[in-house]
Amino acid sequence: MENSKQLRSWLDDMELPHPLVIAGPCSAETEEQVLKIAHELKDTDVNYYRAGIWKPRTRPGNFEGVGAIGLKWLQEVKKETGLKTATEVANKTHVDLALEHDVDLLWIGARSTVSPFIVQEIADALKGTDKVVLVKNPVNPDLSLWLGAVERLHKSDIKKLGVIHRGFSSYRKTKYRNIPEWQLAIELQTKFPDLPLINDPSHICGRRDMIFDVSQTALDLNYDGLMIETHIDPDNAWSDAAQQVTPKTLVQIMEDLRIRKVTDQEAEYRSKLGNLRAQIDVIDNQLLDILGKRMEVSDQIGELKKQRNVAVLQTNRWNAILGKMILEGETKGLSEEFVLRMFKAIHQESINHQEKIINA
Ligand SMILES: O=C(O)C(=O)C[C@]1(C(=O)O)C=C[C@@H](O)C=C1
Repeated sequence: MENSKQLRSWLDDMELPHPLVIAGPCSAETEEQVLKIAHELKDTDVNYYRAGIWKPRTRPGNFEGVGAIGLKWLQEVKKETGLKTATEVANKTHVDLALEHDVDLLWIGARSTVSPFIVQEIADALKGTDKVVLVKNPVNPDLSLWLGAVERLHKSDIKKLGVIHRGFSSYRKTKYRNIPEWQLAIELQTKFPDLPLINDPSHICGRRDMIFDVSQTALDLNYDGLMIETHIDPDNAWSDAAQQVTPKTLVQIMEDLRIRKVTDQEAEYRSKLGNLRAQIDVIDNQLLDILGKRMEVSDQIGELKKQRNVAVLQTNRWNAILGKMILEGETKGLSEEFVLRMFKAIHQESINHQEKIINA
């Protein structure tokens, strides 16, 4: 699959004055709940009304969705409010039922994206559809797997494609339910700048008080839209209660978010930016020079170790460097996370250099 302007034509054709908004409850619970939320979202920025019909839950015994009956409620939503509808599909039966009930946008969930078998089954069932199909990132931070799923759909002649970034599972406890790993979405944009990219702050955050900030970060990073779980009574929702917001809060979020332009042609902005970028170019070259020099010194240490038959990895020395650099970094406004990532990469390169020398 190649990047092409056509990838985003379904979105461009909508000519939206704001990012695409997909909102609605995590799960369809009752017909009354589904319709009530839809009516509250009717005259807002919301473009697609979402509701989970089949809910893949981490453990059995939780509410697993109302099933096909919920699709009739979505049809009613469309009839009463004019909102387009959206739901998750996880197998051929879901696809057939969703198409039968004229759901406008289907997405593949994170737990399905990890399985090429499931993705292929869904791609086959959707072959040639003119519905919008979005692929959530796989639960693990694997860009190839994510793009592989998009490619399977593309090969099935599905034209209206896009991706949803919902964050990644981690054993590590963080403030996020699913850590964003923004750099992965940036890499995806670099490879496919025209593939519509939607952020799902609800699943990244897992709690409603962080949704605004994550949404703003997404817009700062050029995302094309947001999918935000919305419920009339979030605390009593049958699934994902902590991360849903009320329709009123959603409207406020959309009002407060600052939508960024891709660029600006104004002369003074362009000239100042040009100057600063020239400085960055010089500094980037200096960084590479310095790193090259560091590796030359590391090569000399490698020679020494080879002569004395000493191991490449020296944990005491390495830990001392890390501790020192984290403190030093702090004084220069560099986060611990960044210093760690950067020095781990430098250390690995240094080890690779010495490995080559010691085993030559
Ligand atoms: O100090 C050493 O022994 C080195 O080989 C240098 C270096 C480094 O790049 O800083 C590389 C490998 C060791 O694990 C520790 C540090």
